[in-house]
Amino acid sequence: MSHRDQNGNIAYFSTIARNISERKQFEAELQHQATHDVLTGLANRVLLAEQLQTEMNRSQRRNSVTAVVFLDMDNFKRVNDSLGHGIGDQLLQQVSVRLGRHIRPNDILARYGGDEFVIVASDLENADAITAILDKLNRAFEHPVHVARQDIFVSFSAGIAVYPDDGGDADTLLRNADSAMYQSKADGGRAFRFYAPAMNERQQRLLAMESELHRALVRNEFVVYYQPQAELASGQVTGAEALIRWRHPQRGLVPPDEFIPLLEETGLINEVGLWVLRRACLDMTTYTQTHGLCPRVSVNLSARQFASGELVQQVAQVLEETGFPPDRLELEITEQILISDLQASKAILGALHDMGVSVAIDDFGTGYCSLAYLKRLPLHVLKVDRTFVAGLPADHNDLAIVEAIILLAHKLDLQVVAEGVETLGQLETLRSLGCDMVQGYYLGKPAPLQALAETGALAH
Ligand SMILES: Nc1nc2c(ncn2[C@@H]2O[C@@H]3COP(=O)(O)O[C@H]4[C@@H](O)[C@H](n5cnc6c(=O)[nH]c(N)nc65)O[C@@H]4COP(=O)(O)O[C@H]3[C@H]2O)c(=O)[nH]1
Repeated sequence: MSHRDQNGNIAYFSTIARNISERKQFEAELQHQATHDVLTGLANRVLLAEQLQTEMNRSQRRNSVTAVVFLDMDNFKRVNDSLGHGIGDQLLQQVSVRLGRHIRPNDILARYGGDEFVIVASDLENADAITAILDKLNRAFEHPVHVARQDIFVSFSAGIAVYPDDGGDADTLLRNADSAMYQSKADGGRAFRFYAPAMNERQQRLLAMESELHRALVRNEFVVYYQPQAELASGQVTGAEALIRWRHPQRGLVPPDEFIPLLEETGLINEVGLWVLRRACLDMTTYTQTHGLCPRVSVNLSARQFASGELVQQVAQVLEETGFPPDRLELEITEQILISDLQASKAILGALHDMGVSVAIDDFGTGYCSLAYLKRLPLHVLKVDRTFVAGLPADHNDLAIVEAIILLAHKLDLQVVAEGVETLGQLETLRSLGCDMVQGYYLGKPAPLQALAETGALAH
């Protein structure tokens, strides 16, 4: 539209001006959308890479250090799975606000994807200065995040790579911070790790092994062995522990300690663990059909399986599929798994208990389980770690510890299974201490079900 002055001459054109400013605004919006995350409003990967490069250039001029902190929320999947994606989204929004409040004004905060955030802290005197920032972040999340009337505790696995030592370009720095984060996650989360060059080498080795393990599952190379457990009062073998083995085409029978940590690290343990559970229930159902006796079987659970959010439903499904009676199934978890998220553990154990499945604490005595935890959780069995049994009957300390564990367990209505019983002397000592069940080479080594069945060891 044209605007004229008092003399009727055209003074200016407002339409063009407005059109230009609208277009500019539109372009700015497009630019913002392309460089920011819609959910949290934080910088996205594109902007992060650009800003990181700028900070690295500045660092180079000033001879200072820039740190890239890769943060991955622990247990976010569980929140999403159990409370729904809507709440998951709200949690991410709140977490991004809290992170933003606790970084320094000139630091960069970006959402990298899913539950991953990246902080770029520049102008640091040295790499150590970053630990102060991380401590602050840790303290910031000591209090739960309140979402939809729920208090959710948030923790992170963090990996740090610093410029110039750990990489000369944005891609390399981000990749190395990511591998350090991966290491921190593999070590159990809730921690931060600085990047070490050996990590990449290790990850390549892991990658090669991961595909081998994938193939092992598809090619049916895993097998389950069974180790008998006997009741001390009756002397009868009433159950067995299922223990996985890998029948490797070249390496022969590989023990679990050599591949379970890797399965854990790669996440494959969920699939393999479920396979073991199904195999054990199927084997025992078959055994029951041929022998008319239904032994109790205990199956180890890994931390990841326990925290997957799918465990209870998977157990219910396997029991239904195989027809194995729930009261003959026992699941073994370690103390660490139990206490890493007490609230969640309580809910899972409650659901298993309602289903009729028992839960045993494995390797008892080696972790940090306190009496208070034991009292509050629906548990059924304590398995005394074999390191204590090894010293029996001569070692007075081991004797005192085992005696105390048995007393404590019985006070709490828990059964006690002693692991690693290798001699008659150990067996007799355990009997005199009132232990309920024993397991170990003295009774029998882990063996294929067939071998156990043939010896007639599994009797009810
Ligand atoms: N020295 C000695 N050792 C004895 C004796 N009696 C039994 N053992 C060994 O002690 C381990 C007992 O299993 P665990 O503590 O649950 O420890 C298990 C368990 O934590 C893990 N594992 C085995 N199978 C599975 C599985 O299916 N899933 C998961 N998540 N972990 C598994 O691997 C660990 C090692 O398993 P294995 O090599 O089969 O080792 C087994 C067994 O062979 C004894 O008298 N003396």
